[in-house]
Amino acid sequence: TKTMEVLWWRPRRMEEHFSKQGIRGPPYRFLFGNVKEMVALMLHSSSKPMAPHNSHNILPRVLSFYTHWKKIYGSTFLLWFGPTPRLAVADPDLIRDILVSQAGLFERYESHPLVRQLEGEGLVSLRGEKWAHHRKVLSPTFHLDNLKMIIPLVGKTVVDMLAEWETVSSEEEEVEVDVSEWFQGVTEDAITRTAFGQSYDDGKAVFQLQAQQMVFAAEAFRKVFIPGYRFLPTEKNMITWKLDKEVKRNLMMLIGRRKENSNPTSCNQGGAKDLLGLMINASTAAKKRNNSKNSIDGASPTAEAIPIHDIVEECKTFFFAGKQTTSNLLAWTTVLLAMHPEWQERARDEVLEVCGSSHDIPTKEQLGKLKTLGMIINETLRLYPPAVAMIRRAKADVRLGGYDIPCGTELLIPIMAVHHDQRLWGPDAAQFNPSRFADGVARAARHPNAFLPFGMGARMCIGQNLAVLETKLAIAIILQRFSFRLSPSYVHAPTVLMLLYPNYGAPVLFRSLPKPS
Ligand code: HEM
Repeated sequence: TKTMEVLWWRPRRMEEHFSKQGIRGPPYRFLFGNVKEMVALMLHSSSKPMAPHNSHNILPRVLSFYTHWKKIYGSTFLLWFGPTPRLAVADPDLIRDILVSQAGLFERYESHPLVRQLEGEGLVSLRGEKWAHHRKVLSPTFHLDNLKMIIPLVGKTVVDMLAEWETVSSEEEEVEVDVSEWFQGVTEDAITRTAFGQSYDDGKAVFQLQAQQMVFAAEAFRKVFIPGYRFLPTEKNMITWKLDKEVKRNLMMLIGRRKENSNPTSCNQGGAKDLLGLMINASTAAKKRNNSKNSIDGASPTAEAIPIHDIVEECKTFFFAGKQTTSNLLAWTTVLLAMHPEWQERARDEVLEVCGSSHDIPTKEQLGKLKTLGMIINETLRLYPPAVAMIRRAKADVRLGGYDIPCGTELLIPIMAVHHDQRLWGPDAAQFNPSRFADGVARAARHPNAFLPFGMGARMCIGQNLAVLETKLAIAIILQRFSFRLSPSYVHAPTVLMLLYPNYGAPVLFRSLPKPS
């Protein structure tokens, strides 16, 4: 029957097809593929915290299924997600083919409907022309020159939040803070400034509503997925719909006010471009063009208006893609500096040298000169990449580095495995050694594409500059004011649940440094 064909015969033929090319993997099992074994391997490895306490050799724990099967079948192997074949590819040349040279033949994997509801139908999930249009409209927000506008504002948030610690800690006494929680306030602020600019307070209200929605969606995600469940008028769904309406209403008001208050052709707050302004602007420009009958410019792809629904979805996407990722990076950077006091000292010396010993918020120029801190952040992104893997799907039959990949095959790019590969990074791959980045990213490894915490190619992370800027800023401000070490209650247990996070939080002890006179 057709079911047997899909669930049994086709997977068996595929196995045969790959096996002939020398690609093997765990055998396909009826219906579930290798999912059960994967879950068992992951649960087993994450059941215990890591020993020794501060080992960075976290790959076997975090991607245990990958480490396990790689040992048996080699680094390019086939595994089964139900009846769908997924090819693990950790060779940087092949990865470059998938993400850059032959990117047109692969598409981003479509996430589960519930995850989609969480992440929004924005840049992350859009495809084709709509993606290209949005990416073009939104890119200017993330240019470093534009982002510098958020430094004083986000810096102030960090300083205000730190002031709370200063009241409890002193030069004699330490204060314990779970930084994995704490940094979420910082990243939320940064993303709100970037997205809404001058309309920060209104934007905050929108994001708070969206955060509530996410809590509901995340709860639903934990339950077994029932097709259509999302559309049933359950109590939770009613609340979600209400929140959805509320978000739209708020945004409509905000947009209306924006249009009234400012020159409609500018999205300015002193020259800075925010996401909302750019999206409104694209719409206004389009309307104008459409209204002017003699326009010969109608064919320009940027002339399309971005409807309110799409603006709402983009806001959701940026909140989803930009908040937790960056707060995880901030938390891991702090943990690593706490584990490696010699690097903490070096980073602090540099901050004091570049920014002076006053407590002024660092400027963009100063942040640009913090080379050691930049190296530390890169080394953190290498060892503890917040996004541990990426997935693509072949849109057609593809020839990839000598292999024939049938249409529909999924490709798993285990970012973290590439980052921990001794053949690429040398025998000290599992050590924290920021010096390896001293001559820049391209020279840090034996292959120029061995470092990809933000992906690669046209669909590379649009928020990369923001994430790094924010991290540099927050860590520099902390280094100016505090020394810190891990709390004895810290348990080293990096765990992946969509993103890489510390399973038991990241409690860190902070001690105030003598104040500048
Ligand atoms: C340390 C922080 C971050 C990490 C590690 C990270 C990682 C990534 C990765 C690996 C991708 C590519 C995924 C793929 O190709 O399948 C990506 C895409 C993306 N990221 Fe980030 N990200 C971070 C911060 C941010 C921030 C702050 C924002 C927004 C404000 C953001 C927005 C996006 C968007 C919109 C995309 C999709 C881009 C497109 O397809 O055109 N990210 N990110």
